[in-house]
Amino acid sequence: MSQSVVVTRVGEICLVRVDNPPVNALGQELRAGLLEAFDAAEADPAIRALVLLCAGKTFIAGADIKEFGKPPQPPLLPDLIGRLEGGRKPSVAVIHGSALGGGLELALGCHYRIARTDARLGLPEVRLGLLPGAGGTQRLPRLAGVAVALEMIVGGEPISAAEALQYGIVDELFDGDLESAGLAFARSLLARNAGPRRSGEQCAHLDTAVEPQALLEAKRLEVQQRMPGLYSPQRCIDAIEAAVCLPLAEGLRRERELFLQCMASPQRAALIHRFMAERRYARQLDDSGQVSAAAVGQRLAQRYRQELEQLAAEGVDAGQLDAALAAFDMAIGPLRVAAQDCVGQDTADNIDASNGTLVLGEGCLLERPLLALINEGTQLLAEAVVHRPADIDAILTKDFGFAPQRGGPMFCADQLGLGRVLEHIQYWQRRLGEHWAPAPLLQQLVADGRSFADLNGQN
Ligand SMILES: C/C=C/C(=O)SCCNC(=O)CCNC(=O)[C@H](O)C(C)(C)COP(=O)(O)OP(=O)(O)OC[C@H]1O[C@@H](n2cnc3c(N)ncnc32)[C@H](O)[C@@H]1OP(=O)(O)O
Repeated sequence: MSQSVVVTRVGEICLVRVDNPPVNALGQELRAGLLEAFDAAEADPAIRALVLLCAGKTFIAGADIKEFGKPPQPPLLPDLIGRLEGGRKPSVAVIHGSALGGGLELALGCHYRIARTDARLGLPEVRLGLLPGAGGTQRLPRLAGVAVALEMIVGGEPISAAEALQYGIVDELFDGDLESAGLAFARSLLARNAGPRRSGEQCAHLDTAVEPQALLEAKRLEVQQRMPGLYSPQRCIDAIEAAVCLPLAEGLRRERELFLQCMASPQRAALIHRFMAERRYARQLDDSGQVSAAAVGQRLAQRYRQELEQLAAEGVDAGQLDAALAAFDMAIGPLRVAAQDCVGQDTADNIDASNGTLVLGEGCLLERPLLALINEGTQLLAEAVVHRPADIDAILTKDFGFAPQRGGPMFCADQLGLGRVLEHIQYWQRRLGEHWAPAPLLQQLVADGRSFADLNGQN
């Protein structure tokens, strides 16, 4: 049995306790341990109910983000949840802290859910460029209705335990000890002979098919207007639409397809890089860190603007420049010169459709501003103003208008290849002078065949 799953028996009830610090993320070893525990409880004639709860400060906070981008190892989360939901003995999830992403999806696979009053429940995958890919887009609308599902899945914001109760996502709230609450709820189920109640078989909220279609269309429009550059929100809506239109098994297949499309998108890699970068950077921040973040951001913004002004002085049309920034999803902020209307300008040719990176070259208006950021960022690293390339990405995507779904300039540099970045910087050095001299650290990294990701890993 996996070390991250502890199974105990209390009379006729099997307690399955997850213990995988820091946030009980659903990595392969935990999934395997849970599958073994669920199968054993199902096969044991002395067991009549199962209670799933977690040790530490939180319920399961999601799939293990560190596994994304690697070949998936069985058991896959959708299969684990399918097995749990298909079980013949009633199962109860006892939620405290945060039930997020795959963690909430696992709880939805349980037949009943109770939550401590301070718990938060959410499906934040959209913020990582994904959609809930383990049944969340199919089970949540069946339990709570399309409007709630759209809000939670496309918005990505967690809800409180009280809201979850109101929407029918949990059955009861409690305060105090998790185990006692879970056992008491399971005993009450047994006392009234309550069997499994599968989320995937609920359909009260899907019966009125006209209204859901209107809600779906309204959300599509809203997403198109509010987040035009983002890939996964529209796929989230497509998946919820499948819950409205298709039987569960087909809806789950459609969700899987859409999930894999999001997983393969360059925005997913960038957003997960940014998530990790932001959390690591936040941990090292004290008051002086806040000050240095502002100083780093300002120095980079200044170099960036200088390059944009230089381009303007060379006669580049401001509207075209603005359209180039918009095509790279730059927000209006210190990194964007002007908020001009870019209708009618087409700079999408500067973006490689296969991987979303810039196509470097003289025709690419963003080449110089982006290379300037990368070179200056490398210099800041060499001066030890920041510890990791990812810190620069965290600072610029958080407060300086660099699009989160692009990951940050140092992430972009790795995507482009540091060798290519260096060649292009050297080209501009020959053309425009010594203020384009490549940072020595950049030259060193290229000579050693290393990347910024290597530096992130070692610090
Ligand atoms: C198909 C399914 C897909 C999915 O499930 S996608 C994942 C969905 N889940 C999430 O997006 C949750 C992300 N995590 C959080 O929002 C927060 O975390 C919490 C609210 C759970 C806890 O916040 P706090 O108490 O402030 O802790 P902290 O500093 O954010 O995290 C502690 C350490 O835990 C790592 N971590 C957090 N979530 C995950 C995860 N889902 N997979 C792997 N690691 C995770 C962090 O990076 C960090 O690690 P370090 O201490 O090494 O920096």
